[in-house]
Amino acid sequence: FTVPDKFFINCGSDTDVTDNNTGRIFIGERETEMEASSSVGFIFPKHGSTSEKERNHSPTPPLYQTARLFHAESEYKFRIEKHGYHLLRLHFFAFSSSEGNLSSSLFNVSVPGFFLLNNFNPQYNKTLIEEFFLSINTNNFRITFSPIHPNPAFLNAIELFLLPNTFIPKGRFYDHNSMVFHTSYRLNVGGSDVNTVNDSLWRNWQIDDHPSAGHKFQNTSPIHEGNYATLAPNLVYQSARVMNSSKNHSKLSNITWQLDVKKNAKYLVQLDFCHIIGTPVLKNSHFNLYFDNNLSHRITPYDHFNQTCVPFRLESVVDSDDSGVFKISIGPAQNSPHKYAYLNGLELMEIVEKTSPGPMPEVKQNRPSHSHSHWYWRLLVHLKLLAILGAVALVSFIAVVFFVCLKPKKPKHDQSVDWLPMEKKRGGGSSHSHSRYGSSHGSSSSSSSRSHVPNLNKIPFDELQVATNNFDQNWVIGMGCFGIVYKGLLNNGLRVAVKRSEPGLLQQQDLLDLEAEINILLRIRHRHLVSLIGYCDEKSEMILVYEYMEKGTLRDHLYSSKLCWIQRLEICIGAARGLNYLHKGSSCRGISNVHSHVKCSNILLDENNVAKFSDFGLSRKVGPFDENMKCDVYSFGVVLVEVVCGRVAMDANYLAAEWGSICKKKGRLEEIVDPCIKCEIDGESLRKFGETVEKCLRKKPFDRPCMGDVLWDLEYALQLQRGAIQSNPHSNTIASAKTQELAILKHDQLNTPVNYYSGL
Ligand SMILES: Nc1ncnc2c1ncn2[C@@H]1O[C@H](COP(=O)(O)OP(=O)(O)OP(=O)(O)O)[C@@H](O)[C@H]1O
Repeated sequence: FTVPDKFFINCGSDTDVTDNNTGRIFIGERETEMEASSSVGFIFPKHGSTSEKERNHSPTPPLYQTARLFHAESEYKFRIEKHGYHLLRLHFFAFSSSEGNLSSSLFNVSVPGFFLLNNFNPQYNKTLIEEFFLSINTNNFRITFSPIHPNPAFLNAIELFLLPNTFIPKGRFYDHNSMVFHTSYRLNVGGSDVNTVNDSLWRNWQIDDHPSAGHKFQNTSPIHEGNYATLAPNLVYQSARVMNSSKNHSKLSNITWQLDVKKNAKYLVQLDFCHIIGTPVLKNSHFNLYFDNNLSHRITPYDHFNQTCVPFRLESVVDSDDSGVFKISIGPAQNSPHKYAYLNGLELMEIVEKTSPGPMPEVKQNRPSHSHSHWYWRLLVHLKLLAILGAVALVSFIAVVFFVCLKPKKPKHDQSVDWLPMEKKRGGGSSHSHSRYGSSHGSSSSSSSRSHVPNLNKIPFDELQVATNNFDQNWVIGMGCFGIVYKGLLNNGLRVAVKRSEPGLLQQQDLLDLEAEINILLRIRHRHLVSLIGYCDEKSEMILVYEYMEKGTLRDHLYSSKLCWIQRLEICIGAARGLNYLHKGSSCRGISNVHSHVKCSNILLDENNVAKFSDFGLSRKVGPFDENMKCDVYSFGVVLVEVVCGRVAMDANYLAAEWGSICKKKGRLEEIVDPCIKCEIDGESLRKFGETVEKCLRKKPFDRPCMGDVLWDLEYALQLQRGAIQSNPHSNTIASAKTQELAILKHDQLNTPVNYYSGL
């Protein structure tokens, strides 16, 4: 076959068949073009046994009127011009003729390294298209058909073609080269069937007919591409299933899709979202995603794109249990200001892992089929299963021993509480004074016992009203789960950020998060952690007052202003210091803290670009060896990737991570560096930085460094950059650093409300 990287084959026939829907031509198998190894097959029915006219009038599509039969283990061989990620589709239609009935066939299909179909037995008169996504890194690609005695294997058509790079799954937990993805479900959620005509990769998207709740939603507005290629057809993004709306929030129920799956198998879940539901994309509005009833992800559309009709995708690897059913649900998040949930597309792929160790069963050309190949196959499968079970047992044993020996005792919630929940304090019960709220940057008592908790300054509501120009909408600087954040200027001239919760918005969980945040901030003060200055709980209000971070979040800067490499390094170092202090700073008392929400929107910059961590709502005390610290390190690695690329990853939890590790491994780090700093960045400094990223993103938490080491590495990367500037003072580096500084100033001026200091 000569067409490079694109094969459409009409098996068992020497005539070409045109697919009337898509216009593709499935080329007939001409014996002269067949590789010797595949010529053992037989055409069924035999040539000339059916006239062209008869074929055209048959209700069976021409592609399925012929099949190639394999009485012995046989191969199709393809000459691949371009290595890469391919899509393979095998078409089966079991028909009967005077020569036999194909539905009695039982066979296996494999490609080098992978068993694709095992004991496969297509049903009579039913079209079965088995689809596989796989990497081909060889010039000779083979597909092997192994019939199981006594009936022949068969095949009606093959599609094999190279996929665009955007289709390579980007998950951090798997390597697409060592696995094949076998499509189980592809649903156009809330829409109608989308067939091969409307899909650039000739995929079929089926309707999701049996979800537990929700209603269909259509919107024909144009779909924007965002900053990556669209992965599903627009028709998929233009329909969704959305949560039924109800004024009574407690009545909102999750939407659940229940899918039949193989027991105890691994699956790749790919979910497509596109905000078409008629409301704007609001910052911090989010909803929940559950796998098998367990909360798996918080979906925050704003974090992907802040405008409507821009699709984004989430990928995750899951394990099915022994129920044979896998449930995917979406539902409202308790602490989201707006209650909603939607889904546009759902794909579930079974992960076929590489058979290891050693080569595939040897394929012998023209060998008559007998039970030997079947026996060999089964033996291999059993050996593989035994190996996997052994490994799982060993790992579980080690994990149990590890946990029993090393896991620090988690303090019971009420034992660790050194600050009363806000609710209990309401009604003027607080005895705190507000006289010294400007001085809270100083050190505080380090005791964790309740009696030694330093007083938190209570600020009168009236003063906060004045400070924020009566909670002026123009003074709003952000919105989070807790509520709206305003700029403010206190009586004593201190600039502050005022977080005001919407009355009635806070749920019990929010109060617990709040308590955790205050707990941490009262015990720990550090130059690189945003300080809590005071609070107000008058008139059923719940307001927290923080030191004001003039330049907003690091996230905003990655998008809209351009920091030079030295500034980026200094910011990373500052943030690393804050996190290191959190992890280790109070460990002299045997207590560490994890942040648990490390991301670039939780790193704030003050007027001098000093970076400080904020948002301690999910933080908690842990033992000095707690593994969760290494989760913080991983998330910090994601932040580092975002900083060097100059953009926020679509899904910080895997995309940036994957880029970072892949690019570093292949020495292609330069390619993903933000173009704005490419010319100024010193190669050695970048290499050190890349090395640090790679360490932070290591799969096993144990292999990741502690924050102290990360800090050291970043400081070294900064030294290397500074050294490069000193040795070449007239390089681009300095010029561009100055330009970048100007850019930041300009950005801040634009962001400052005109009347901010005027009347105060
Ligand atoms: N101390 C501060 N100084 C300046 N701006 C701030 C400060 N704290 C918060 N902000 C701004 O307000 C926004 C919302 O902050 P907040 O901490 O309430 O929520 P978040 O951390 O962004 O989201 P979530 O609460 O969902 O984690 C931030 O993105 C930031 O732009």
